[in-house]
Amino acid sequence: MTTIQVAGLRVRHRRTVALDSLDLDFGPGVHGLLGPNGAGKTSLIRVLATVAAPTGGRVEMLGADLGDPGRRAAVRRRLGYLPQEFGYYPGFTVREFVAYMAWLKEMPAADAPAAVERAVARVGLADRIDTRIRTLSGGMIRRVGIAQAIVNDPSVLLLDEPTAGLDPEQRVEFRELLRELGASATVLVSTHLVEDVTAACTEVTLIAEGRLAYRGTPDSLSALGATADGVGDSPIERGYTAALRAHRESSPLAEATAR
Ligand SMILES: Nc1ncnc2c1ncn2[C@@H]1O[C@H](COP(=O)(O)OP(=O)(O)OP(=O)(O)O)[C@@H](O)[C@H]1O
Repeated sequence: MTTIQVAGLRVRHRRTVALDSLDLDFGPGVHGLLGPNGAGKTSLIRVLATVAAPTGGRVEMLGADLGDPGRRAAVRRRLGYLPQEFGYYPGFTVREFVAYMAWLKEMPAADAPAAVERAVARVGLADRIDTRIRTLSGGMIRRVGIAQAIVNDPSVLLLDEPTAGLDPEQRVEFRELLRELGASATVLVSTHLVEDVTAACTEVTLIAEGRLAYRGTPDSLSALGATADGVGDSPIERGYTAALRAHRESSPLAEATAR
């Protein structure tokens, strides 16, 4: 089942091409989005989250064309999004903030209080639910961000570097939560931590210079590291560097042939 279909997607920021004719599709499961700094991961997630319009191409999500403003509102109700730089009101308590996000997502008022408590418990912050966000640690604030993203039980969940700032124990718990969420939802997680991918993802998408560099399972990426000349401390790190190297070697050639 395909829940997100991206065709010929282009994103340009002034003169920088962030995404260059990207074709991708995603179904239920946990998809790790990897790539070097500036590869275009955030640009892709922002378009999928409907907060940025693409320069070209088409995205269909949950059966709706995102280019159609009339259909976007319905998609947003079924979407969860944690931006890389997540904005919050420091004076709000965790409960108030997550409830406010539930309201923005137009959740039925009768369902919201229980949904807020459930989301906050799922990220391990039940004992802090009435604490003001400004007094929480960075890792806890990140978890509040995850709670607001899942409060509406989204069908599509987009997480931009959700494990940044989490301590190792929290990361392990978070991966468990990702696996649970991925059983029914389509979850996209951008990360620089390849261990996140090995532990929690069913599929890996590697983007480099705005183009697709590799697609496969974490096991197939690791296997690539064993056979190719990747460098790194773990099989998947070696797979990652090998796939990037292969992409960089093949891309200029492919362009030359296309001309
Ligand atoms: N608002 C902007 N204005 C100009 N250029 C931008 C803007 N946002 C992104 N870019 C450029 O677009 C390219 C892709 O950036 P993007 O943030 O999507 O990459 P990323 O893969 O998320 O990187 P990182 O891993 O560093 O978060 C980069 O070259 C970046 O410099």
